[in-house]
Amino acid sequence: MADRRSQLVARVRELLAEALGASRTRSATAQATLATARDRSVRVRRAAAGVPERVGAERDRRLAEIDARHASRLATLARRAAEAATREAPGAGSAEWPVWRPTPADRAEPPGATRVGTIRLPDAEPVPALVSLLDGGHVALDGDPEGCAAVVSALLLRGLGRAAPGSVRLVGYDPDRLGGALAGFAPLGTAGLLTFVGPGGLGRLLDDLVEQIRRINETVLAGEHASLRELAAATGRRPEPWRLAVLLGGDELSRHERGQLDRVVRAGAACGVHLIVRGVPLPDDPTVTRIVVTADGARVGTLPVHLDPPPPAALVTETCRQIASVVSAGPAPTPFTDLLPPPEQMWREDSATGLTAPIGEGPQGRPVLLTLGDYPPHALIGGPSGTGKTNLIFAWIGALAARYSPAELEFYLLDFKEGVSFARFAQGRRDPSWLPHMRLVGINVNTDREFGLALLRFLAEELRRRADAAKKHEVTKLAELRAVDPTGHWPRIVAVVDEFQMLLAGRDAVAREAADLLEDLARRGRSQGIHLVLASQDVRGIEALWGRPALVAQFTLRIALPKALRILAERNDAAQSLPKFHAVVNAESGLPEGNEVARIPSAGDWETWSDLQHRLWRMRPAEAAPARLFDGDAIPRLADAPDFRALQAPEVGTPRGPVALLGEIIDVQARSAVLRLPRAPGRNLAVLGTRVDEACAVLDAAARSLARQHRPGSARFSIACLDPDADPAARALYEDLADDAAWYDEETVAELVAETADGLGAPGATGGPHYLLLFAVDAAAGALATKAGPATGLAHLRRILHDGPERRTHVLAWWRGVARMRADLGGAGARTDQIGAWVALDTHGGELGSSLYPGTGGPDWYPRPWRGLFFDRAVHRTGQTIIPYGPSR
Ligand SMILES: Nc1ncnc2c1ncn2[C@@H]1O[C@H](COP(=O)(O)OP(=O)(O)OP(=O)(O)O)[C@@H](O)[C@H]1O
Repeated sequence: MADRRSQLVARVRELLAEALGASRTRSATAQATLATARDRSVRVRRAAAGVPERVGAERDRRLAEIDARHASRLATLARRAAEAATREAPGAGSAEWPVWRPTPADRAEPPGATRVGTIRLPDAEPVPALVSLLDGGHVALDGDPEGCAAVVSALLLRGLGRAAPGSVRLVGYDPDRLGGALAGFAPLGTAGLLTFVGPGGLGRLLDDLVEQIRRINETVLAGEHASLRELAAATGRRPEPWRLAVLLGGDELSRHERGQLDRVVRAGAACGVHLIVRGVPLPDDPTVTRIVVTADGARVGTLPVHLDPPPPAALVTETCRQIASVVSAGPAPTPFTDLLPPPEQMWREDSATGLTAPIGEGPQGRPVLLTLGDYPPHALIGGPSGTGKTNLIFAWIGALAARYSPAELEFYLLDFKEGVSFARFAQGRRDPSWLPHMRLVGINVNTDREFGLALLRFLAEELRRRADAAKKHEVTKLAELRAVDPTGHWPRIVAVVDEFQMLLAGRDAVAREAADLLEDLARRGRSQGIHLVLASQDVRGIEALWGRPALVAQFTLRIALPKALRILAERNDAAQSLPKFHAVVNAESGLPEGNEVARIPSAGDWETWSDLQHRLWRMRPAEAAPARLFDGDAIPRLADAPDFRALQAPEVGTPRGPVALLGEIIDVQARSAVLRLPRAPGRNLAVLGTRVDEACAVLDAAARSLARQHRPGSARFSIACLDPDADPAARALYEDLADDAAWYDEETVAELVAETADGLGAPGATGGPHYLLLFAVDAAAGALATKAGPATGLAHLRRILHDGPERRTHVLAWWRGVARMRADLGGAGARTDQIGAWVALDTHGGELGSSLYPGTGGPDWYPRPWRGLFFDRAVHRTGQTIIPYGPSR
């Protein structure tokens, strides 16, 4: 028992010891853990104590960085906004007053927005605050009167400065005299650009604005454009002014007035009708900008804005005065470029059925068109001197030439008035360009009606050629001919004759033939694409035509310049009230219902014209040749004459039928008058008249052209000069012909004729060619009257004239009068057969009758300087006017 008890105690002690050991171990572990934790806690606490300091520094750094970035971004954005605003409101739309000046927008360019003040941002440059007025909308002001007045005058001045003078019209309605702002604009009133409506006039003013909007919508925009701004961008034309109505207070609006105001607000901006109002309630609309002015600033819409100061009063009045003076000086002509298609569209039109081109701007800004075709086929232009006919012809030619290529259209132009302005169509010394459509330009032809006749004959021949071709293809009209002969060259031809009455003046053969040809061309040209455009400043010119009703009836297109008489129908006096640089265009033979008024652009000045001509010239086909320029004041040169250049000597022997060129024929082509000198009786030439220079020129050209056909040493040229005045010319010829020429004078001329006559031998004998060039041969009458051998010199001369040509011996002699020649030939009754050809200078037609010219009374020849009448009885039925070639050196 005791054992058991002691065993039990031992066991308990053991257990207790075990338990104590375990708890001691646990306690130690816990102690260690606690110590570690404490240690960590201390470290953590220590670490934690350093954190806020570092985080704060980082945060501050980041905040400073964000601030800096923000400020720089804001400055950039503000700068960009300011730049964008300046682009939106260029020039006068936003310039500061000290540097402000008008900068009108181009017509296709929108005028842009208008600055009223600035939006201020801290630490950034101010950004302009813009409102949209011209082509944009309306402005409704409220608040401080003075501030509102400043905004009104700034808006008006900036608007005026962005538009061409005269293209902004102001209407003021200020019954309570609220707006001193308008006072400075008073100078515009003198040019009708500012009007005031009195108290009670608001209704009428609004009615008028609504009416303008309706009219512009119907007739100007006409469904083709949504707004004037679009029309201007598309066409480059701005046919209507901007209308700015400034409405400052007044009585409450009536229902009608409110309705009209609503209409203007809704539809005005598209038609260039704008409102600036104060004290007049405007309906809400996206086009309305509201500005509220308070003592310490303003709000534009919802933005706070610092308003600009008003423009200086002196700037307002001076600008308005200048605009008024420009406008009072007359409307700026519409630019010539308005008549032209864009460059990429040039030469795209087809002329098969006709030629259509604008000539100017109608009252609604629409182009007024001129057409030449089957109907109307021909045009008559009239207007007193200085009213712009020449300019109109330039404008019309330019508008046509830009649309139709030279394969579609050719021009022939003849100017009977003095001046050279049309010469620029041909190639010149100063400007190598020419108008590729122009085939012929005749200037200074007022004394050379033959040139007009030559042109008409040429056109008549072309008409015949076309009619023949049409007949061959069994068609009647040009359009059909072109369809069946697509590879043929059938351009429409427009022949313009300025001061055409000169051609019909006089009762001579030229006038008669010209009128007959004109009538034929006018009647039959229509279907063959030959169109006549006749212009005249002289009512007598028109009356000359009136004598031929059949001719006049064909000219259904009439163009009357201001104060033109008798161009339009009798009771149609529309031309009498035309303003400067306008024309009545009428395709109904001048009947009043056909009237269309056009403002004609300025086209004739050198720069305007040459821009177009150079462009078209560069487009010319490779094979294009310049127009022939015939200048009646110019003296042609033999060396330049195509016929002279074509002459050449045969390889061997002598030419069978040598020719002498005597001068230039007045003709469409630069041709020479040719005298054939075959071995046949009568092949001699007499030059008749007292004019030394012209006589020498004719003999000189004849001799030089003959010499060109003979090889050196194969022909004899015997030059006898009996007038000292002719000496220089004759000697120059003698020297140039060198070894082929021999010189004779009064002393030796008798020997020449005696020797020549003796050498002729029998009719069949053939010597080498021998040309006797006798200058003022009548002066040798004394020397030739005496006997040289068995006969007198005169008898020898007569024998040479008679028998020489068949033996290649030809006399080319100048007699200073018909009577003197007859005396040398054997007296008044002597035959003149041996003078087969002659050139008359200052010898009147009457003297050339009886045996020198067919019929009685002689030719219609009125001598004039540097012209001759050439008649060769072997080939001519009538005389041919020639222009002697100028001195060869
Ligand atoms: N539409 C126009 N716009 C501006 N200026 C023009 C216009 N038409 C003509 N002019 C100018 O008027 C002047 C006279 O014009 P133009 O020579 O065309 O008249 P004209 O009737 O042919 O006169 P004339 O018969 O005396 O030659 C010229 O200086 C010309 O530049």
